[in-house]
Amino acid sequence: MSKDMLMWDETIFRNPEILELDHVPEYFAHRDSQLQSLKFTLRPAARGMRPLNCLISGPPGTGKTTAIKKVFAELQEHVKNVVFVKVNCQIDSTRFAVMAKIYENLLKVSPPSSGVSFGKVFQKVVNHLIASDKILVVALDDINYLFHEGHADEVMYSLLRAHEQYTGARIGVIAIVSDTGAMYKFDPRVGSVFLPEEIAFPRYEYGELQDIINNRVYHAFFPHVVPSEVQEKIVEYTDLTGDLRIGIDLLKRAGLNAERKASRTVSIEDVEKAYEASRLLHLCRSIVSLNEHEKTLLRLIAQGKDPQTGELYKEFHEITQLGYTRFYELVQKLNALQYIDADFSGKGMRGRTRIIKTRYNPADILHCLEK
Ligand SMILES: Nc1ncnc2c1ncn2[C@@H]1O[C@H](COP(=O)(O)OP(=O)(O)OP(=O)(O)O)[C@@H](O)[C@H]1O
Repeated sequence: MSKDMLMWDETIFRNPEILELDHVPEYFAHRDSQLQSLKFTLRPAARGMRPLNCLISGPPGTGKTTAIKKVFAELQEHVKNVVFVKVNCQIDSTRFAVMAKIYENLLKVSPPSSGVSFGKVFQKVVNHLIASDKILVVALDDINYLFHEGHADEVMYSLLRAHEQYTGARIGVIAIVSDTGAMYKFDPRVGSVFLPEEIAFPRYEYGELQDIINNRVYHAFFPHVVPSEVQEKIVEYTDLTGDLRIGIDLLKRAGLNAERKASRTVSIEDVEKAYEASRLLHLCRSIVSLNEHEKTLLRLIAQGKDPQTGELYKEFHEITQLGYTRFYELVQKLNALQYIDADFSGKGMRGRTRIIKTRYNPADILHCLEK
């Protein structure tokens, strides 16, 4: 056996967990000003005051979630009168689910899953805060997923106006928006009480990506496993999308590809093969969060047999038995989430023929739907 080959019990990964996407990196560079601003908005809470609200925005994979995790962990060590709760709105994507998550964090039990309203759960949350003399800071991560059907507005409105209804309630809200090109707006009723400090997370520059990826390679792999030209290729691919998550996923997959061949080093081909899967990471991750009816509709559109609205509805109805109004709402949602192109600029689509198409390569959408 050549000395370039890995033995069956050997690995090129020094520290594989460093390449998991939920790993919170020790080295979190190029985000100092954002971390400082975030701490500044939360500082009043340490003194018993309601914190400033905050709106964090930036493209996918630019460190927004990581910044929240870091700051929450650091502050929780020092301030005992504040409860920090981060809700992943991609998973908890209705107003009830969000409030249930907050309830769970505060009361350490889940609320009953049926027969209780959003309002009741919210009331218990606030009563608990007042009785225990605690301040609540809620980060609504990926709030994009709550914008449909008014969930975001209702959650925000309840949290932000709690003190008007319940004397002594102190709640601060951090809304985190992933800019994917779609425009989201809060209802003016929310806007007038939110008044956030805005913190932008811009795309990383090329040199910053080089630095971050270099550090990950150093910690995740043994020395000399990733040659510099291979590392550069990974930075190039990451820069193409601007999403660091894709870069980290590429490192992991490329490493696994090398190990599969029992190779001691990662090659350019390993990276190229990995990119096929990594480039769809974001699309697949967001498609997973759609419900079954939304997936059914997206599948029909991607299959593209009948791009005409009328025909599409017939097919959709046959499978789901849902009526036209619901169908129309779902088309609007898929359009707002930028999966499809549907032009609603006319006088309404009832009775009019419109063509609906996917914005992505239909094969990529179908691939993610199969997962
Ligand atoms: N400055 C950085 N240094 C090291 N790692 C980073 C940095 N920024 C982001 N990462 C890593 O990139 C990945 C994506 O980061 P994160 O989840 O924080 O992005 P995000 O902006 O919240 O994305 P999304 O909008 O899609 O939710 C994570 O694995 C994180 O560890």
